[in-house]
Amino acid sequence: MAYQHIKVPENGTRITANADCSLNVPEDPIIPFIEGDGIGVDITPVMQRVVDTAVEKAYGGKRRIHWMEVYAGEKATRVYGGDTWLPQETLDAVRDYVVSIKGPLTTPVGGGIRSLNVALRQELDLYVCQRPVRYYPGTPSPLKHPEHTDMVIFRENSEDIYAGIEWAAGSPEAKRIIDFLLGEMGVTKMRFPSTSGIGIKPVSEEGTKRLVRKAIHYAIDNDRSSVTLVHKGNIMKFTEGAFKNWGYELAMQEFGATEIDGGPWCRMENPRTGKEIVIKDVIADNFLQQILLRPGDYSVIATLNLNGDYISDALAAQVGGIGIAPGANISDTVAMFEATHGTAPKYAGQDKVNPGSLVLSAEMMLRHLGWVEAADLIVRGLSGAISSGRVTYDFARAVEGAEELSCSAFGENIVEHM
Ligand SMILES: NC(=O)C1=CN([C@@H]2O[C@H](COP(=O)(O)OP(=O)(O)OC[C@H]3O[C@@H](n4cnc5c(N)ncnc54)[C@H](OP(=O)(O)O)[C@@H]3O)[C@@H](O)[C@H]2O)C=CC1
Ligand SMILES: O=C(O)CCC(=O)C(=O)O
Ligand SMILES: [Mg+2]
Repeated sequence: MAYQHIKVPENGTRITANADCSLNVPEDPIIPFIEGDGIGVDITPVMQRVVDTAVEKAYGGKRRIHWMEVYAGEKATRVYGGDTWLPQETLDAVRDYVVSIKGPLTTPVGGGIRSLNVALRQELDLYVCQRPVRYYPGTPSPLKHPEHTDMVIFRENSEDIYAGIEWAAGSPEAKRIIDFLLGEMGVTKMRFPSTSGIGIKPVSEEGTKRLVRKAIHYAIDNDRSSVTLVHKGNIMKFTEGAFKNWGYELAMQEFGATEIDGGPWCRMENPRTGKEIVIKDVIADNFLQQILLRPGDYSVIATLNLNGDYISDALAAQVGGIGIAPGANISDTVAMFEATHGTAPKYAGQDKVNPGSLVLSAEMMLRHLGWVEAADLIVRGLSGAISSGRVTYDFARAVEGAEELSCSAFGENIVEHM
């Protein structure tokens, strides 16, 4: 594969995917990475150092990752020039090399630039955003029992209002749509039509079912007790409400779930363990209060794109903050791992922030490759580093007696505790 600016490592082998979506992972995989904007420059090298050490320690040189830098965001404009924020060859490489990891990318509020993160997910059809949320002892939390929070969010990543199909107030496009709605669709409830911006919220049966299917498979494979469909279907009946209905339909049609007490909640048997998995739903605002008061009632969460975005940060905060919140964007074959947080621009280049989110995203990546021993070492290293009380500013400011470390020093602390 010839690229314009991407340098393929001389050594190393490509990961490939089979027709059944399983992966062929060599001992020396080439893994593309995007450094990321803002704090990307701080956390990405720390993540690589931690991963390389864990792999070396786990496999004694038999396995090794060959990192391949690919470009997006501000760095892409420097490397490719002009207005090239997301080069085509970055998309090609991420697709061709199957498994990759990225730092955060800036999306200016307003203005013409659409989210590069959303663009990557849409272009590669990475339709699942999987974000596990669990407690590490020693982490500062506003909850009395943060250890009761143990959830895995499955956020639909390709549809919903987050897809960015919208037109600015006063634009000819917005006017045209508004004229159509008022003139031909019988809409009478638009309060201020002449000054309204317009956004479209597409939610499909296919999009819903492929997401909920992944969530139920996860619950089966990981011995989870429930899958909760979180939605705002009481208000948005044909999008959020349909998501709920299609989710239940899928559970019954594909997994043999049966209604509990006349429904809509239902139960199914986990084919691996014989245990019960409950499929239930909850309205999103109620969910946001219940996760604080009764987090133990929830396990696997399936939800739409925007709800999933809000829920991810809220749940991250209750187990110590966005500094240790990992994630993965997954299609049936391609997977791109990334932290839940953004570029935190005020800290960029200061070697200050917590690298934990990206390190734990890499931990998910290693598990995805089947390199569980290296993944386990990262969990051990991070748990030990947090418990040591020598932590980055975000934890140090909330834990009495803690010593504040830089981003890179905290990375070394993780390595020391592996
Ligand atoms: N997937 C992606 O690439 C994402 C990109 N973004 C983009 O990032 C930019 C900034 O977004 P913003 O809303 O400020 O959200 P951010 O997540 O970037 O930052 C918000 C706050 O979270 C805390 N935080 C974030 N990362 C860390 C870390 N590694 N360690 C410790 N604390 C951290 C900081 O809190 P404190 O101030 O309390 O120290 C920070 O001010 C925007 O352009 C946005 O669009 C946003 C989310 C995801
Ligand atoms: O793309 C962005 O700017 C924000 C993305 C985001 O907040 C997320 O994926 O959680
Ligand atoms: Mg977000």
